[in-house]
Amino acid sequence: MNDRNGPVVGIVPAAGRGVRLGEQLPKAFVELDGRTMLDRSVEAMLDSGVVDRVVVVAPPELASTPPARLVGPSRVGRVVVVAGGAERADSVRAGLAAATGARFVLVHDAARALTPPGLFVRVVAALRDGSDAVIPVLPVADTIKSVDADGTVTGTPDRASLRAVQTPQGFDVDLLARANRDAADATDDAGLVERLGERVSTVAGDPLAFKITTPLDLVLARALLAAVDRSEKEE
Ligand SMILES: Nc1ccn([C@@H]2O[C@H](COP(=O)(O)OP(=O)(O)OP(=O)(O)O)[C@@H](O)[C@H]2O)c(=O)n1
Ligand SMILES: C[C@](O)(CO)[C@H](O)COP(=O)(O)O
Repeated sequence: MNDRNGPVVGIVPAAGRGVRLGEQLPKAFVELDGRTMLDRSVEAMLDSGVVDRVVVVAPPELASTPPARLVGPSRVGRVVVVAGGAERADSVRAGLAAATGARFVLVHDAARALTPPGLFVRVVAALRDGSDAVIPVLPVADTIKSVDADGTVTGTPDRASLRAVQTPQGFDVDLLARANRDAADATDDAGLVERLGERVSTVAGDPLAFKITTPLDLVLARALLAAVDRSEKEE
């Protein structure tokens, strides 16, 4: 058997507070057109057909919520819920501990609630083809500057070599466990793998996989869903 045919487990960090979004609820539980971001993210993962099971990493006070109250009925049997930690990397570590039997893991922000199933397919295909760490990326539209503590510009990196990074990020499960063990201050999981000196490869991202971070992102997500709804009614 090809070792790379093994199970894929999704880890969905959903334990953040959503301070920048500024809603009353933890962000993953905010609704978009009647369904939570978390439910939408789990559905997209499982509907992709390339993810076997999902570990939801919830805020500690919600971690004993039965899966049936977090995700739709057709997905309940393939979902477990565990408690997250103070930082995103702590939540990913908790998810990894529950990803038993995984050959590969896909770490996917609950906050990227409109991610199309095809993006999961691309990431898993790259893992099956031989990569041990894969991230979706998009070209950067703005010029990016580095600045010092006073806000004075210190440099302009060549935009051609820059990419905006999304999730799902896919990994050989043992590699991510090793990278995450002493999680330093990295803003994504691939950053921890890079620190080990291991290769991280890329696939094309998708603009719909944007992270719902601010109130403006929420307006955009809701408008996109309303537009889909209108066009479905016209058909
Ligand atoms: N301790 C944490 C922090 C974040 N996350 C999750 O990681 C994803 C990306 O994080 P982000 O968008 O920054 O969410 P928040 O941390 O909730 O946002 P904020 O920084 O505005 O509070 C989200 O799905 C969030 O729920 C997590 O599981 N555990
Ligand atoms: C992991 C991530 O979504 C990749 O872009 C991003 O780095 C998470 O950042 P956040 O500030 O924790 O939302």
